[in-house]
Amino acid sequence: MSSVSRALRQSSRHASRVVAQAMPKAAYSSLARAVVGKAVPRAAIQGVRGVKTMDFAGVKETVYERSDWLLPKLQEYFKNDTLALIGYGSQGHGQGLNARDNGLNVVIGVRKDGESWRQAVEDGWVPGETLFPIEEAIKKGTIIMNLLSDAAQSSTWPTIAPLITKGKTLYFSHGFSIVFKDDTHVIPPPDVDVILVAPKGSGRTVRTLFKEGRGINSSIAVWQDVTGKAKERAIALAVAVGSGYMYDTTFEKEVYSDLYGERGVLMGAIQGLFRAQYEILRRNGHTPSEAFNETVEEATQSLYPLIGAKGMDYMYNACSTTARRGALDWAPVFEKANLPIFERLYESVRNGTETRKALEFNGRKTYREDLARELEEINNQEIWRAGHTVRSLRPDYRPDSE
Ligand SMILES: NC(=O)C1=CN([C@@H]2O[C@H](COP(=O)(O)OP(=O)(O)OC[C@H]3O[C@@H](n4cnc5c(N)ncnc54)[C@H](OP(=O)(O)O)[C@@H]3O)[C@@H](O)[C@H]2O)C=CC1
Ligand SMILES: CC[C@](O)(C(C)=O)C(=O)O
Ligand SMILES: [Mg+2]
Ligand SMILES: [Mg+2]
Repeated sequence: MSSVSRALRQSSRHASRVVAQAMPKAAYSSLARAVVGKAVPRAAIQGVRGVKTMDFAGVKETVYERSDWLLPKLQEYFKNDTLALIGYGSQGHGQGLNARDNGLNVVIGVRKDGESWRQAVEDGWVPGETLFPIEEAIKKGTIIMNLLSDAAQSSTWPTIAPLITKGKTLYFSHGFSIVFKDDTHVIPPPDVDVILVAPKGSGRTVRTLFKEGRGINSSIAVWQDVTGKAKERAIALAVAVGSGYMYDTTFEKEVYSDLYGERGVLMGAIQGLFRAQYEILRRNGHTPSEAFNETVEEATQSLYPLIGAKGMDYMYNACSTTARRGALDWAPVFEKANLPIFERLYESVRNGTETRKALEFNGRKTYREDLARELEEINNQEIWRAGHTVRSLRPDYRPDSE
């Protein structure tokens, strides 16, 4: 046995990190296949040194990391488990493929012959082997990962609840169904562990970061711990589906912050702000390309990545002193104007208004078409039509990519 394969077999953290980083991809894959017996993505065994308690702006928090769960340990831990992943939207796709690439036993459960069924087949899940109707998949699973839409988690609950039998683990990626139980009527049986792994990013990013050898940040929580192992299972599952670092939360805190954030700066607020800024530029005679470049293109292509990379002050310092002066003056104006809106939004989340709207809208049989119609309206707004043309001039633009 070569020293490299000995190092990999021993699963020494340092050695496997060095192996993963030093070897050409093809050589690494075939070595890993030979040693572990399955395809082992390089991503799965890379890691950084252990971090447990960290100081976040003066508050000590615990962080769990992937490097404590190198692939052989992960595979050993789940060797007697079948992950039944129910639902194949954005998260089902990302989490399912990552867990499969990590060499775990995964089956997918979705409505037969629906859109998700078609997408799962396209991703290589095999009907009758790894792809089943929902109830069948749940029967096969020891870990039931409920990744149906939040509305469908509620409407299907009466059918699937009796199948979640003693000893199984019930997993969610959102606190929604459990926390808003008065509206969703999702009340888990008392004899199963109930855990949460909520990736803090789109399922598409869960997948791309994994393939790049990185991992998404995820929040983890325990609702019900029957075995005494619920937390450990949550951490291991978070790693299995492609998380890099895991942060403690509760089901309540996760669902409140998540519904708030996506309606706020992550999606709703930014869409509203972009549109308002663009509109005033247009009213003042600026061309569509100028209004788009000054609102969206510069934000997403130049300035926001700087904030992401090194923080707000770094972005400021990369801009002119003129810009810095003006933005410093206007930031508090926007903050003050928006604070009451964010207060109203948080309350609408907390009191369940947002939940009830989501359940009603996404519970419709026509939910896909209804959402698609509204998104098409956005796509047809002048700002986004202008954006399409601006993007088409990028050197890496491909006509089939939009
Ligand atoms: N999207 C994301 O990136 C994130 C999502 N989450 C959470 O993960 C979970 C899954 O979200 P996401 O991946 O976005 O999925 P979606 O919300 O897009 O839900 C899609 C899945 O739900 C199924 N579905 C919808 N209605 C029904 C129904 N009536 N009966 C049976 N199946 C139905 C769809 O199947 P079909 O094709 O047959 O309609 C599809 O498989 C949610 O709890 C969400 O809040 C957490 C973090 C990020
Ligand atoms: C920001 C939207 C999100 O909460 C997410 C990708 O994290 C979602 O529900 O999809
Ligand atoms: Mg969300
Ligand atoms: Mg989210």
